[in-house]
Amino acid sequence: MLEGFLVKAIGGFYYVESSSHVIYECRARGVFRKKEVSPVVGDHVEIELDAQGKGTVCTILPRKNSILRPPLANLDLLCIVSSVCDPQPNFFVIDKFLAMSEHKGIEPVLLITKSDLQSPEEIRRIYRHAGFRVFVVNTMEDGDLTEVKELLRGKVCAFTGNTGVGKSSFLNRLAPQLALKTANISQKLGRGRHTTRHVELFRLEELDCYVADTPGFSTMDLARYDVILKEDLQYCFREFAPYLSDCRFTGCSHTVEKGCAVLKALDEGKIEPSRHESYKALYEEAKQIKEWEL
Ligand SMILES: Nc1nc2c(ncn2[C@@H]2O[C@H](COP(=O)(O)OP(=O)(O)OP(=O)(O)O)[C@@H](O)[C@H]2O)c(=O)[nH]1
Ligand SMILES: [Zn+2]
Repeated sequence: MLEGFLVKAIGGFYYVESSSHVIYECRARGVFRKKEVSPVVGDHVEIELDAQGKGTVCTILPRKNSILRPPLANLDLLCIVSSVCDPQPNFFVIDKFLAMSEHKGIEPVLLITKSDLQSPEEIRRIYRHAGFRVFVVNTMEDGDLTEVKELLRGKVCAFTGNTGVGKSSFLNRLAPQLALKTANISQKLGRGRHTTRHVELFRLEELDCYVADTPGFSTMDLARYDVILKEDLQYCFREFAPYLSDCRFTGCSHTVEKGCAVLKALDEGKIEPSRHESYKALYEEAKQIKEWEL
């Protein structure tokens, strides 16, 4: 029995890396299918090796967190990527990912790209004010590249963001050896995009970290992401925390109530209007979820 880290899953094969960075190709034991759990990338697993060196995943060790789309486990950091423009930042999408991260107990940070095209000041101000770490980069100059590298050191991290924001371009910059296909290249090759993507964690030796470039999503996909109950949503907006116990009514939804301390903080400029807008929209979404759908 050997313990390892699942770094890649493709077509029913699992690639498990040992502590000495040897990678074993494995199948999963049938019992997982019956139990409706299957190993996902990021899992710490135990494998058994046969005489030919082929492995079988026997045990999935307890996960500290997991996300569904793409399937990944044990993330230390979710790096939410947005460009200043082209495409325009979608605050609702960013806030939804931030909320999901908080809900799952994964530390979120914001990475702003394409700062060569437009000033990142406003978006940086909003998210710093809301209590997040914000990093700015572009492909022309370093920006906060060094800071991002330090942040990644020793961690397992996923990058997520709307299609075209520049995730692959940034990851290529971070680790040229990864040579992920950027839009330009795949167009040149005339390949359809999003066709051959699989889930994989890339090890960056220099930083002793693992990164996953998750396929770009369109806002349409978002509705199918993990759901947050409306009662839990308030705890997924970190800047609301100082006010939650001061609302006049217990069970306050922080959307319309008189005597709501969150709304008061919003009026006083302590909470960003766009953040509260996203909260209200997510609250409405959460209200639509019926118990039986969970
Ligand atoms: N001006 C400018 N263009 C950039 C920057 N970063 C990326 N781009 C361009 O934006 C386009 C999309 O970049 P990608 O890196 O493929 O974006 P992605 O987020 O990986 O997209 P998906 O693979 O669809 O998720 C490409 O044409 C890049 O050349 C930047 O900092 N500045
Ligand atoms: Zn309230």
